[in-house]
Amino acid sequence: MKKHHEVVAAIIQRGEEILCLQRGASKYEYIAYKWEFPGGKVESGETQAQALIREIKEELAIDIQVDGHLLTVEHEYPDFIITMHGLRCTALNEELVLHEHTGFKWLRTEQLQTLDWAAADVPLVEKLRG
Ligand SMILES: Nc1nc2c([nH]c(=O)n2[C@@H]2O[C@H](COP(=O)(O)OP(=O)(O)OP(=O)(O)O)[C@@H](O)[C@H]2O)c(=O)[nH]1
Repeated sequence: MKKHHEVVAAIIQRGEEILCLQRGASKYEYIAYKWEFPGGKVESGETQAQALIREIKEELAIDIQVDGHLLTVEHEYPDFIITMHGLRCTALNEELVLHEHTGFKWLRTEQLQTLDWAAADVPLVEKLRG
């Protein structure tokens, strides 16, 4: 049976732009170097918002405020399944530091489809494009 993970992802908007992050190498080639929203797995006992605040602090060294729910996506990858909650957020600090990703871009919603997104993120990107 495939493992099933509950994941939270932050759609951080600053003005007209949204923060996009590029993953590094991975043992799974289908997620390596793909673009995603920052976040990670929800640990037991955590709310979605608590998990997201923790993950964003670990990954980007910034504090965020969680503003609301955008979309929940269920996606089956070849080796595991994720249920990913996309949450709209605001950054409370200006300067971010990349602790886990290889790159970042701030893009307007109409520019999002220029990136090579992880497959699970495509419905989120489509919803953001409206
Ligand atoms: N954070 C994040 N993960 C995503 C997105 N899209 C997507 O398919 N995923 C997948 O969801 C899983 C999230 O796990 P993660 O590795 O980021 O989380 P974590 O830091 O808690 O994991 P770890 O402690 O096992 O390393 C990964 O398999 C990742 O590829 C996304 O937009 N954001």
